[in-house]
Amino acid sequence: MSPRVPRVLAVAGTDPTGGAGQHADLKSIAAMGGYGMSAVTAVVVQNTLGVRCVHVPPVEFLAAQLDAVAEDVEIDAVKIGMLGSVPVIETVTRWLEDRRPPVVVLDPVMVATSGGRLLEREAEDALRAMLGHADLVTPNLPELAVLAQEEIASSWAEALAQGHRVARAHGTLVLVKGGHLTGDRTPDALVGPDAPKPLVAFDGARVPTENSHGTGCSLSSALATLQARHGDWAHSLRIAREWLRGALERSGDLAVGHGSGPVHHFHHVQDALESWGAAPARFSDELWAASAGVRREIEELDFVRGLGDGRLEPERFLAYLDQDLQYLDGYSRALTLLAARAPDERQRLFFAAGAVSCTETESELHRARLRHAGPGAAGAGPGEVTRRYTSFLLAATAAEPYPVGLAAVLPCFWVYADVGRHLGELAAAAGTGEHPYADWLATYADEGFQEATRTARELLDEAARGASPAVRERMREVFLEACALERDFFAAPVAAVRLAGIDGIE
Ligand SMILES: Nc1ncnc2c1ncn2[C@@H]1O[C@H](COP(=O)(O)OP(=O)(O)OP(=O)(O)O)[C@@H](O)[C@H]1O
Ligand SMILES: Cc1ncc(CO)c(N)n1
Repeated sequence: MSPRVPRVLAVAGTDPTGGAGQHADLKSIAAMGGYGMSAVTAVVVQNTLGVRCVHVPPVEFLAAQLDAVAEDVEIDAVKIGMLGSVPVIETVTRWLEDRRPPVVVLDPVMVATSGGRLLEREAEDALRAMLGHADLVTPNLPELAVLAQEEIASSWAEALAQGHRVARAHGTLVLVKGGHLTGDRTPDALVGPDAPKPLVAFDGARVPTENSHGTGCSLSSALATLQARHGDWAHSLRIAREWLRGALERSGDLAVGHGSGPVHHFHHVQDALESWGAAPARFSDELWAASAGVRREIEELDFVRGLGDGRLEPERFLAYLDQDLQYLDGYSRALTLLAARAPDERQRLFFAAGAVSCTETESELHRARLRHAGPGAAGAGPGEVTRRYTSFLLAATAAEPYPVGLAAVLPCFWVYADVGRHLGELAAAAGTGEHPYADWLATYADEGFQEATRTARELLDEAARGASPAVRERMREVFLEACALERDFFAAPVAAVRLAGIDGIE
C-alpha cells in the first residue's frame, strides 16, 4: 500500500541560500506532502549569483549517512541530485545495489542555473553508467546531450528523439524538459525505452521570471514524492508541473538574493495561512517598520507638536502652507505620470483621481487660508526642500520602474495619514475651545484620505509581488528617501522663518 506520507530521501549537495540542492529537495518533498530526509554528497558554497567552491566530504562519511537512514527508516523514494565526482557516484551506486528503495529519481546535475560546474568532467562516464539504476532520469537539455554524448538539441522534436535514445540505452524513463529551450513555451515529456513517442507530454507558457534557481532539483524531488504516493508517473508529472508553475509565478513574493532567485515552494501554504487569518507578510509592512525612526523624528518636530496642540505661530503655518501648495503642484504632476504608466484601468483611475483631488480640494484649502491671511502671505518660489522633494518625485515616477514610482509617492499618503491621525489625538488632548488648524487637520484625518492611503498601499504590495529583488530593493530605498523628505519638509518652515529673522519665533 502506498504510504500516506511518503518517506523520501534526497542524496544531494547543499545550497546555503536554500534555493537549490537538498534544501530545495526538502522543501519540495514537504510541499508535496512527503517526509523529507537528506544525505549530503557535497558542501557547496553558492548563492543566487553563482557557485564559489565545493567541498566533498570523505565518501565513507556519505556511505555512513546512507546506511544510518536505511537501517532506521523505510525509504519510499530516493531522489539523487548532485554527485560531483567518481568516488561519490560509486558510493551511491553501491548503496542502490544493496538497498534500492522502490522509487529512484536521478537528476543528473552537472552545471548550476547560475553557472558553475557541479560534476567533474571525468565523472560523466560514471554517471552514465548509473542511469540503469534509476526509474526516472530528469536531465535538462545540456545534461541530456552529455548523457546521449551528442550535441545539445536545438528543437523540441530533437530533444524528444535524444531522450528516447538515452531511455533505450539505459532501460529507464527520461523526463525531457523544455526549460532551456528558447521561446515562450516550456514543454515537458516522459519518454520510455520502447517507443520514440512520449508516454505523456505537457505544454505551457513560460512564466516571465528570472527566478529559476533550483527548478530542476525541485521538480525531481516533487516527482519522487508524488510517485511514491500515486505510482503513476504521468499523474505525478501533471501535479508537479502545476505546483512548480505556481512556485515560479509566486517567486516574486520572496526577496532572496540578487541573482536568479529561488522559487516559492510553499506558495499554496501561504494561501492557506492567509485563509486561516494569519496576517500576510506585506512588503509595505517591512517598509513601514524600516521608516519608524524617521516617523519618530517627525512627531518630535516643533512644527508638528505646535500644529497638534494649536500653539503653532500663524506665520510658521502660513510659510508651511505656501510651500505645501507648491509641493502639491509637483505631487499632482507625479500622480499624473503614474496614472499614465499604470498597468491597468483601476490604477490609472486611482492616480488620476488623486491628481485631481490634490489640485482641487487640498490646494483650495491652502489657497483659502493664504487669501484669508492677506497679501504678502504667499512667499516667492519653492524653497530648497520643496524643490528637492518634487524633483525626486517627478524623476521617480517618470523614469524609474512603475513599482519604484509607487514607492516614491506612498509616504505622502501614508506618513501624512499617520501624522494626521497623531495630530487629531494631540488636538483632542489639547481639548478646549477652537483649534486654529482644525479644518486643516480634518483633511488628513478624513476617512476618504485614509481610504486612499490604504489603496495606495495595496497597489504597492501588488507591484512588489511581481517585482524582481533588485526593483524591490530600489522601492525600499526610494520609500525611505521620500520619508526623509517628508521630515525635512515639516522641519523646513521653522528653519525658513528663522532664517528670515521674523520676530517672536526663537
Ligand atoms: N520560466 C519558466 N516557466 C515555466 N516553467 C519553467 C520555467 N523555468 C523552468 N521551468 C520548468 O522547470 C522545470 C525544470 O526546468 P529546467 O529544465 O530549467 O531544469 P534545470 O536546468 O535542471 O534546473 P536547475 O539547474 O535550476 O535546478 C521544467 O519542468 C521546466 O519546464
Ligand atoms: C547543490 C546543488 N545541486 C543542484 C543545483 C542545480 O541547480 C545547485 N545549484 N546546487
